[in-house]
Amino acid sequence: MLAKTAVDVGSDGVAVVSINNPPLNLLSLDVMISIKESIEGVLSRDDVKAIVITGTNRKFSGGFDVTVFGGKQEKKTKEELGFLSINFITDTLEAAKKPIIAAIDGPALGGAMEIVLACHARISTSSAILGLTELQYGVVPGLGGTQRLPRLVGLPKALEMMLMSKRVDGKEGQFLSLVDAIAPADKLLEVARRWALDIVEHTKPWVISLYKTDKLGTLEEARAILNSARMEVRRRNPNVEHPLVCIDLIERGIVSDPRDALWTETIAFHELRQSSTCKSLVHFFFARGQTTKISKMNLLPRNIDKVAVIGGGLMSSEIVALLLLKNYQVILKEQNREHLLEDLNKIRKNLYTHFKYGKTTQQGLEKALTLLKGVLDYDSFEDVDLVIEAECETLSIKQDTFTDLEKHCPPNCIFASSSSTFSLGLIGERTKCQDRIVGIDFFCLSPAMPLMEIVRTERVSSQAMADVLGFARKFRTTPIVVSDCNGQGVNSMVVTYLHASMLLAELGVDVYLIDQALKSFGMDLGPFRMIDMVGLKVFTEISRILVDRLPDRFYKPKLIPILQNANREGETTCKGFYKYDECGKAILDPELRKYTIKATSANSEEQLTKLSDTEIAEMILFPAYNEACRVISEGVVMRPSDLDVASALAMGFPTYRGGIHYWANKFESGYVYSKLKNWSGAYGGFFEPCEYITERSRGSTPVVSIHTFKLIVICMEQYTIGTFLQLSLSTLALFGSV
Ligand SMILES: C[C@H](O)CC(=O)SCCNC(=O)CCNC(=O)[C@H](O)C(C)(C)COP(=O)(O)OP(=O)(O)OC[C@H]1O[C@@H](n2cnc3c(N)ncnc32)[C@H](O)[C@@H]1OP(=O)(O)O
Repeated sequence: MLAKTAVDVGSDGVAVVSINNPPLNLLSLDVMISIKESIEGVLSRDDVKAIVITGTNRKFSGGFDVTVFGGKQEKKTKEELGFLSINFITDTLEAAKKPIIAAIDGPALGGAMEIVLACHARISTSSAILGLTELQYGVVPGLGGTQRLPRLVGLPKALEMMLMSKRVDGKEGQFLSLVDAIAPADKLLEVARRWALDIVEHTKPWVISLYKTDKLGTLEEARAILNSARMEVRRRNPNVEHPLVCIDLIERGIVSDPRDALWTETIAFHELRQSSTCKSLVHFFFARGQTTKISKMNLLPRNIDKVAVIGGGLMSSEIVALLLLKNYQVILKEQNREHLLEDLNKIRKNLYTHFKYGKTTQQGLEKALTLLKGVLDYDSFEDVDLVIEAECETLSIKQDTFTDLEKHCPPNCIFASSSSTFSLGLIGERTKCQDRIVGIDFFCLSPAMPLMEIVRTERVSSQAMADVLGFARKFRTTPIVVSDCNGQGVNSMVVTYLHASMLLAELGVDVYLIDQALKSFGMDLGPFRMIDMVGLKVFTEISRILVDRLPDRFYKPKLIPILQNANREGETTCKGFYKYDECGKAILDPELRKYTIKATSANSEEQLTKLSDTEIAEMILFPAYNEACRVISEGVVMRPSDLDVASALAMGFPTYRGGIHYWANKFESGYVYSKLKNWSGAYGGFFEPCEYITERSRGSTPVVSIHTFKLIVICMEQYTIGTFLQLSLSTLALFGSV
């Protein structure tokens, strides 16, 4: 078995203990025991004056392996619980009679950061990644982080870093006094060794973090800061407990004794790691990491610097503006001068809005404008890396464009269509470059566009997929890969969610009550506030395509035309479902009732008025889950967990519930079915449970669609065998076969 630490004692009397658990030097009980034994070993040697602790391969450590979190643990005695935090980190490492210095490059997160905090000084590279990220997994720091971080950086910063799982780099760490000195990677050990010897020679201070108090302020000040943090946590995350536990632990250490608080912390950590919140958040962490796992691991994405956009529709101007703000050179091609001028104007306005809302500076705005070029022909396409075709939905126009693109662009250029109507195979039918044709949807239904839906055909090459995934990452969006599905991917789940909200409002439920109920459930925004932010125009455009194609599956809201006639388009017109003041703050508008009553009276069905928050949330989220199940069983997405990620990023579904599929799958199989079936009887086919949910409620294995098998076959060509088997198993598990 590979040794989990390496020890090297130099002629200067400094021992270097390196954590050695590649690739990320993740921690486990074994690794911690190995570090403890190595440190005890060198502490007992007469030729060792000081110790430097670091990680092999330019990575300190990615913290504890979170795969072991969640689920029931065996009952532990107090001694067992305190073994790592008290016995090792506090009584062996921090209380050592020889100075121990942390030398940090790469990540030092979670438990690894807690080792670092207990060292007597910290030297890091400027790019090191430091943070206590435990709250991201539904637990609290379990190895003294709640006590030592506030004592090193002060309460406000420590709270921000812990409650938001915020990471800082080495440079910021130095500014915060978390890091004592910065060194280049190739000099890190040398500087750390010298620092250690300086402590031995009393020319540098020997700091014990646990008993520092100079950064804590008075008790009264500390209580005020902690209480305001509590209020903020209750406002933002009313349904989770662990952030409040974290604040209580910090307070306990300040008010009573930090060593006593270490015991409470270790017990709290072990309780929280068994919670369902922890399980859901760990599921979400891995689900998010999986979304990019689609092509051969060894393919590096090629650079995409210059992008051409063809057609300047409603969504294009926002996409072009975002590309420009991310420093891409963009060519916008239109069919005639009049359209081109109109589009360029829209883009300028869009950029200006970004500037107005502080999303870019004056300089950023000016630079963005220099990167944009409007054209009417293909003359400047000879060095573009990516073309995004966003023309009107006419097949012959798109086919002509792709034929022209093949002639005028370089042979590696990726061609992306944003069409939600035609299959990519049909659009590129007349070309010989189907291996470079993909679909891209920037997910305009979400105000922050945090997702990029990438449509993959059976013929697209692994390299082209790697390039587009690289582009998505550079664009700072999470890619969700879908099959060639005519726009029925993530959009259809989100549109169903918004349709269900509208339907409920048209059945008499107050719009603001709906938003409030969904917020209490944990959604970032209520659905109506979300539509206001996106704008009715964009919502109607996306919704119309789905309603036209699948009228039985989607709802045609009556409220929309009523609001559009009243010019209530959302934030852009300062009125939508809410009113907006000059600072853009949303205000409830009593006048809205006038319009909802019109839509309600157009509805002949039974009126709903007295629903609880839970009933409202279920009536809106179960239809969205129903649609997600259709999308999954049609083989549109690779894994159900992709829709968990999509639901969180696109709809604001709470990550502590794991994502929509993970959450709804936890109900008894018959529960969701019977609810949907009852609503379908009372309020129409929109609620009708899909085949997958129906089969599940009967306890039988739902049918796997031919598309899913197709998707698996595509993957066989692109995956390493191990990854392929893992994915196939998870796909089959979805259908209850394993
Ligand atoms: C007791 C303590 O208080 C509790 C704790 O320590 S909680 C844990 C704290 N640690 C973290 O939050 C680290 C999370 N990880 C990261 O941020 C990043 O992985 C990183 C910055 C460490 C490295 O990034 P990068 O080099 O891009 O590698 P990345 O692709 O993210 O990860 C590589 C693999 O390691 C896995 N991994 C990363 N950190 C992990 C962790 N802490 N536990 C389990 N698996 C982890 C990833 O899921 C990924 O798996 P895959 O290849 O099967 O998809």
